[in-house]
Amino acid sequence: MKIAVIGLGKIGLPLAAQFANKGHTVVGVDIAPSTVATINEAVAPFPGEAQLGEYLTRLVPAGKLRATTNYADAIPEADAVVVVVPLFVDNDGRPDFGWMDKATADLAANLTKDTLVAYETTLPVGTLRTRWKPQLEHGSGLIEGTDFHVVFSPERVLTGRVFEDLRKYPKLLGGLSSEGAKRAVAFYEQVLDFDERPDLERGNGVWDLGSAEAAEMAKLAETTYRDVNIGLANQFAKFAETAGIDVYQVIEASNSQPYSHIHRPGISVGGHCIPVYPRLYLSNDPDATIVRAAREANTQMPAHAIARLQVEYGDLTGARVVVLGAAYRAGVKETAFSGVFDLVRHLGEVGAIASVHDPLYTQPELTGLGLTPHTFGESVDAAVLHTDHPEYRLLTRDDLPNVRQIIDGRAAIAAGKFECPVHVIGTP
Ligand SMILES: NC(=O)C1=CN([C@@H]2O[C@H](COP(=O)(O)OP(=O)(O)OC[C@H]3O[C@@H](n4cnc5c(N)ncnc54)[C@H](O)[C@@H]3O)[C@@H](O)[C@H]2O)C=CC1
Ligand SMILES: CC(=O)N[C@H]1[C@@H](OP(=O)(O)OP(=O)(O)OC[C@H]2O[C@@H](n3ccc(=O)[nH]c3=O)[C@H](O)[C@@H]2O)O[C@H](C(=O)O)[C@@H](O)[C@@H]1O
Repeated sequence: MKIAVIGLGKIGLPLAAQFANKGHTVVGVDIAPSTVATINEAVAPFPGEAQLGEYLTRLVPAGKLRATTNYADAIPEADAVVVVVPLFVDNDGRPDFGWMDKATADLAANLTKDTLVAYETTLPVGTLRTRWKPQLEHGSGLIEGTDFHVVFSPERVLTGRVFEDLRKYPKLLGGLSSEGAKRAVAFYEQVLDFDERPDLERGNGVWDLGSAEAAEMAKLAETTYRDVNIGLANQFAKFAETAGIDVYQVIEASNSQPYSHIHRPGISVGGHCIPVYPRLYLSNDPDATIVRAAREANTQMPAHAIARLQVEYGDLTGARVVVLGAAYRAGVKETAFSGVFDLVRHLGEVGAIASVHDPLYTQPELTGLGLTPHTFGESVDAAVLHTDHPEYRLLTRDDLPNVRQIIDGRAAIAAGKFECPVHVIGTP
């Protein structure tokens, strides 16, 4: 089969490699010439995805996988096209379809009869039917459901372990027509492998949810659930602090029966997924107060952490405070919606001098993000742990000389390593 993948980012490129590894001929399309050139040299343009380098060094020279900036060089020949270009929200929380509309227009201009188009980018319910189907038909002069087929199939993997997650989770999809869905089931069955999942009544494999809308909502539901669950954990964490209780002990105890799955509280909820998708859901269902409240609870955590530091430290005017971790979660080099920016802003508002350390970023990279880099060994007055990078478990007092107070936002600092107090968010 000939497959095109539009958008060769942290999701699209591993997907393209997966399809090529299954023996198909894959052409990836990306608007970034440097990304395309790097891939064609069989090198991964970003770090952190286990196995990707090995796949590229094998599949690119074998002619199974190549990249291009030119849609006309990839789309007309393809039997199936997978689109995984990001969709954003603007400052008012409204979906920003700009990149996806552009990709859809360029796809439409090159679309040929009998192609299956699968959108994998997370989007508001109804987007496929009301927005991209008309755009594709208008741009191609073809009719969906007769000349070509469109489905939605959300991508659910975690970056860093894409190949593993692709095997682990059912591939959800929904079509605009039953014929489109049938073709998409056949497509995904040819390009993916699935682990046995005896825990799933329906079994692991490709799941047709019956409509594009159901598949669109399934992705928003699972990620909004995560945000709401973390919001609840954060609410419990703040109460536990005032009530003199360790929330981690409480959560471990509550989760010891099978009906409780309380997530971990923390200092921020970042990344371009979990803080964003509840807002896409709210664009469909603006009266969802529970979703809105959780978003608010999570957004307030950086301010809560700095308020706690103020209580423990006293006046922060002129204090040198290092934020440990720029990345939005451990082990990823990604700062989309990272809590680091709010932490630095709040520290500035109370007069502190903030700097940032992250083992995954060079100093010029941190500067490029508008952050002041910090070097271990330099004297500091206080520290705020934002990201639970494994490296921080090994922190010692020599790394942070003269530190007087530490706020640990992820319960990540090993006890007893510091002479100064370490205050874990969610504990007294
Ligand atoms: N990153 C994640 O953790 C996950 C992301 N997803 C979904 O995947 C989508 C993409 O995410 P990533 O791959 O992480 O994004 P990314 O930012 O790593 O990559 C996006 C790529 O799309 C390219 N691009 C932009 N406009 C284009 C166009 N018009 N034509 C062709 N290429 C274009 C960019 O140059 C870039 O290489 C997300 O919006 C989300 O819906 C799903 C699961 C996890
Ligand atoms: C594990 C999982 O389901 N992840 C989905 C998620 O991945 P992402 O990279 O956003 O990481 P993740 O959710 O772990 O953390 C987000 C933030 O919450 C904070 N976080 C997290 C867990 C917790 O218990 N507490 C907490 O504060 C944490 O510190 C971060 O700041 O979104 C992807 C997506 O839809 O595109 C899905 O495909 C993935 O399957």
